[in-house]
Amino acid sequence: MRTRVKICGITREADARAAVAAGCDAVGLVLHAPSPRAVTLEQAGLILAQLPPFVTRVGLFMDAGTDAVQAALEALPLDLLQFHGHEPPEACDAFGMDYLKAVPMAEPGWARAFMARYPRARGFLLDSHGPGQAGGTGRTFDWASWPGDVDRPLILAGGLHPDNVAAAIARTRPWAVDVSSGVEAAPGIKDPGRITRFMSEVRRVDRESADA
Ligand SMILES: O=C(O)c1ccccc1NCC(=O)[C@H](O)[C@H](O)COP(=O)(O)O
Repeated sequence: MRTRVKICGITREADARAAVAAGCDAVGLVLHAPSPRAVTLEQAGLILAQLPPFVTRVGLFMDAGTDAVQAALEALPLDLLQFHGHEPPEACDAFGMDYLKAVPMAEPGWARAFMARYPRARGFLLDSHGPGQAGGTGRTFDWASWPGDVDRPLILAGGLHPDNVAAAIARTRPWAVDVSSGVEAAPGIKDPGRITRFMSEVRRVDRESADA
């Protein structure tokens, strides 16, 4: 099985092109103004225009409110939403769009109960933040608290980078991994070399698993 890769926090068209060239499966745009990786709807439109077919376009929100999400959906060709805040299930379900719900893993032990509250989520992004906290921390969480097989795809996030992503995949066997800080030169500024190394590490551990 091939581990999919989402590269999040893209703020520049050239970085989107570099992520696609390196073979990522999804690009995440942070539509949460307080983030150093936030993009405007106009910037997001230009970035998304760089993406070819078969690269999933993810819009990331954090307690944005219905109007802001609706405005983004009217302005942008998003394929998938990601809700990173306190959004209740009915708020996530309200747009008739597939979505990922971020699961705060800083406090282990409650992931399964948290995910059970979102029966219509397409998948879950298990990240190192605490409840109500932003992502993009560059910090890992304890992968021993990984909940294992649940009824929907799990995406591992939080503090991944080229030198730990292989071990992270070997330990958790996620459907996908998500990375932001770990492939950056500075917040929001991706480093093409780190992106390439990250992707080759993912392919290496997948190959080794297939050969085992
Ligand atoms: O990336 C941000 O700046 C951000 C801000 C507020 C809410 C969520 C945010 N990012 C969510 C993501 O999906 C990140 O890719 C994820 O937290 C992993 O980030 P990192 O630890 O930097 O790889």
